[in-house]
This record gives sequence, structure tokens and C-alpha cells, in this order.
Amino acid sequence: MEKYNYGVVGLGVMGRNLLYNIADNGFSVAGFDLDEEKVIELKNGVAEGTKVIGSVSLEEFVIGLDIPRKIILMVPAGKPVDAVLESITPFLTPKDVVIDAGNSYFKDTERRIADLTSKNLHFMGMGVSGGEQGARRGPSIMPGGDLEAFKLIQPMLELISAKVNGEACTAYMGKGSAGNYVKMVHNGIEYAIMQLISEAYDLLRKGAKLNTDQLYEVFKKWNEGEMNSFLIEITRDIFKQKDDLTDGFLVDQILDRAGAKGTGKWTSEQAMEIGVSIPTIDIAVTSRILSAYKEERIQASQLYIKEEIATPENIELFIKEVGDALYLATLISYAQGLALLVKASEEYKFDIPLKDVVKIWRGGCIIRSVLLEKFYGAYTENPSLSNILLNREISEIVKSKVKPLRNIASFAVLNGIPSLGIQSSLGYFDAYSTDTLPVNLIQAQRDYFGAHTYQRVDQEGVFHTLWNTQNI
Ligand SMILES: NC(=O)C1=CN([C@@H]2O[C@H](COP(=O)(O)OP(=O)(O)OC[C@H]3O[C@@H](n4cnc5c(N)ncnc54)[C@H](OP(=O)(O)O)[C@@H]3O)[C@@H](O)[C@H]2O)C=CC1
Ligand SMILES: O=C(CO)[C@H](O)[C@H](O)COP(=O)(O)O
Repeated sequence: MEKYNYGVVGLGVMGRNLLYNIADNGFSVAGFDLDEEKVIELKNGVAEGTKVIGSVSLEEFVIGLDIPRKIILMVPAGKPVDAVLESITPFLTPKDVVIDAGNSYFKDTERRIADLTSKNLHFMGMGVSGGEQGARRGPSIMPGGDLEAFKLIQPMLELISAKVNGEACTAYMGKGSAGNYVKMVHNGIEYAIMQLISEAYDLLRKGAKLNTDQLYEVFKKWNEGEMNSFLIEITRDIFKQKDDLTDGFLVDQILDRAGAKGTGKWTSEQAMEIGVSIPTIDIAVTSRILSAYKEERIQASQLYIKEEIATPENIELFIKEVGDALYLATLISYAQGLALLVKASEEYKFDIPLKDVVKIWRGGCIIRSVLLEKFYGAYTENPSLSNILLNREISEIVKSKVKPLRNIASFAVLNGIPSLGIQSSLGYFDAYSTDTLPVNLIQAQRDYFGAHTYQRVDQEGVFHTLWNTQNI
């Protein structure tokens, strides 16, 4: 029986498309899904000249693969991954490689690595970004962990991934569960940028009073310049989409309640756990939570009637400043996410190559943008840069945009336009670039009520004061 080069488990949105992409690149691929319909439908999308087979029997699927087997899992994170591993391992033989390409939690990946390694199997966590189209035509791929297994699949990954300047958007992300960790942070940044874009949209429609056609034009222009990115591009296209059920645009008929699957929350939890400040990402996560309070928000809006929003004197300038503010707030969000990767790399001994992270995020993924080219330059100059804001070239960009960011943040505050992301990016920047913060007072308070001690600016050591004892 002829054997297949790769196996894919999970033939949903991502799995099916990744499978076709691998087949397009000259490999024979077998697919398995619990859902028979999906297995049957698989043949409908097979490109001419490619070799693809679907299977409804897990055993047959496994037996039909080349040894060592290389099996990619594209099932939902959590229990489904454990369920697949439990059912598939009895059919595997030593040295087979299982690659979890879903958005799995990195600590789950660590547990699975230990479990499968003890069975003489290879297990890798690998982030994939680009959504349905990316998976089909070229995603950004973030593999990590087992080097021996990585080397085995590296040529295939380089073929199927997106390309920027002829370079593949895939690279080894580090040890252990680094691949999942990098993808998690990618998604945290994705949350932040999406939040910021939604705030810019709000400012343009409520402040500049732009209609949807005009919003399309603004985003089109933005996407043609320094703000060129996947998320700006799809936002432009969203403003073009008419609604099938009404005369208007689809975006205006969509309920203002955002969903989330968990990677953004994990990013925030992680940052808290290892002590990294990523307020724009945190705010983006909590803003989606707040959006779900629809009924309460309606009640509150009737209780706290807002004043009419002022129209800026110079609309052209206002639109330009919203663009600049969005650009800088986005840059600051990347800075936070990348700083988290720097700390996580030390903390978990991942050895994440930051230069390669930004290199492979330049194409294929949801947060791809021309800005990443500048970050790539910064990490090429200094691979151990602790924060992108410390790079000289980046600092020139920041300095040129900080005034518009302040102006737009002020406009939003003065007019009651929600702008949690914009405010937190600016707040982070202001705190990060301040040599003396007022937390000396917090230390004094902590020592006052809890004898937590403090350090002094003029002497080494740890101190405690008996503060106003009469009041205690
Ligand atoms: N959608 C996206 O844009 C992206 C998704 N991801 C990640 O990729 C992974 C897959 O996502 P996506 O393709 O969107 O999800 P889908 O729900 O579209 O597909 C998952 C598929 O896996 C199947 N499945 C579930 N359990 C098993 C099992 N035990 N054995 C075999 N098949 C099983 C499901 O079958 P059934 O429907 O019958 O349960 C379904 O067909 C997730 O981790 C997701 O977070 C990553 C990047 C982008
Ligand atoms: O990984 C992805 C994109 O990179 C997935 O689309 C993910 O589902 C996005 O996260 P959420 O559903 O929480 O918005």
C-alpha cells in the first residue's frame, strides 16, 4: 500500500486548508476527522495533480502514513487535543512525530511533551496564524520544542508558509512550548490592535462624523502608506460590505458584543504571572468582556446622558491625527507583547529568537504589517533588545507621533468617547519613559500599614519606619 507523507487530524477551517496547502507543495497528505461529513467533503477541494485521502478510521489513517509518521493536529485547544492523543497513541510507533498546530495553552503542551516523550514519541507545539486564507495560501508558522522533530518537518514548513522578500515566514521559536507561547502573544497583540482600530473607527464616526463610505476611503489611504497591515486592509474591506438583508452596510447591523476564545486572556494572565506590563493587551481583553454587558450598558447610557460630541475644527487634521495615534498606539502594543516574550524566554528558558519572531510575523499572520520590517531591523542591530521602544530608529517614529496621540486621547476623554486602548498605550508610554514614578509613596504606604519595608535612594539596604504610631 502506498503511504502518505503527512497526516492531518481535524478537517475544520484550519486543518482542511493546511492539508490542501501541504498537498499543493508536493506532499501526499491523509486527513482524519471524527465528523464523517468533513472527511467526505475533503475531496471537493483537492487541487488537480495533488495527492489527498480522507479517512474515517483513525487506525487506517495512522497505518497509511510514512514512518516516522508526521501527524499535524488541527483540533480545538484543550480536551479535544488530549482526546486525539489518547486515541491515536496506541497506533503510533517509536519516533513518530505529533505536531499540535492549534492554539493550545503552553502549559498543556509542556505536559503533553513529557507524556509523549516518555512513550518514545516526539511531540511539538506549533503556532499557525493567518486564518482560513493563510492556512490555504501561506500562513506564518511558529514551531518550537523538539529539535530533531523540527528538522524533519522544516523543509515542508518552509514550502507552505508565506514568503516576504523571498524569506519563509517560519522559523524555530525556541525550546519546549515556545511555539505555542509565541502564538499566544501574537494573539494578545492581535487583540490590542483590533481594540485600537475599533476605537479609531469610533473616533472617526463620532468625532469626524464620517459615514461608512468615507471610513472606507480613510482606511484605504491608511493601508497604502506606513500603516499598511492585514488588519487595516480587512477593516477597509469591511466598510465596503453591503448587507444582504437591509439597504445599509453589514458592519452597522452587527451586534456590538465581541467574542473571545481565550488566547488574549492567557496572554494577560501570563504577563501578570511573570511580571510584565502589557496594559493595552489587558485592556483589549477586558474591553471584549465589557462589550458583553449590552443590557447594562443600555441602562447606564440612559442614566448618564452624554453631551453632544464636538466636531473638530479641522476635520482633515483630525483624521490624520487619528491615523498617527492609531499607528503609535499599535507600535506600543507590539512593544508590550515583545517585552513579554523577552521575559518569558528567560523565565521558561525558551531561548526565543526575537529577531526571527518579528521576521516571520512580517507575512502570513493576522498581525503582519510593514512596521514589523522596522522591528526586524532593530533586532538585527541588537538581538537582546529588552524593549523595542529603546531602539533609536523606533524612538524617532515615536517622537514624531506622540503629540497626535495626546491630542486624540484628549479629544476622546473630553467627549466621552470610550478609548481604553488609546489611553492605556499612551499611559504605558508615559510611565515607561518616566525616570521617577510616584511609587515611592506606595512604598511608604505599604511600610506604614504593613511593615513591608522600603529602599532608599541615597543608601543601600532595606528600611522600616515606625510611622505616625499614634494613629495606628
Ligand atoms: N480559525 C482560525 O482562524 C484559527 C484557528 N486556530 C486554531 O486552530 C485549531 C483548529 O481551529 P479551527 O480549524 O478554526 O476549528 P474548527 O472547529 O473549524 O475545526 C476543528 C475540527 O476538529 C475536529 N475535531 C474535534 N475533535 C476531534 C477529534 N478528537 N478527532 C478528530 N477531529 C476532531 C472538529 O470536528 P467537530 O466539528 O465534529 O467537533 C472539527 O472538524 C484551534 O486550536 C484554533 O484555535 C489557529 C489559527 C487561526
Ligand atoms: O488564532 C487566531 C487568529 O490568530 C484565531 O482566529 C483565534 O480564534 C482568534 O482569537 P479569538 O477567537 O479569541 O478572537
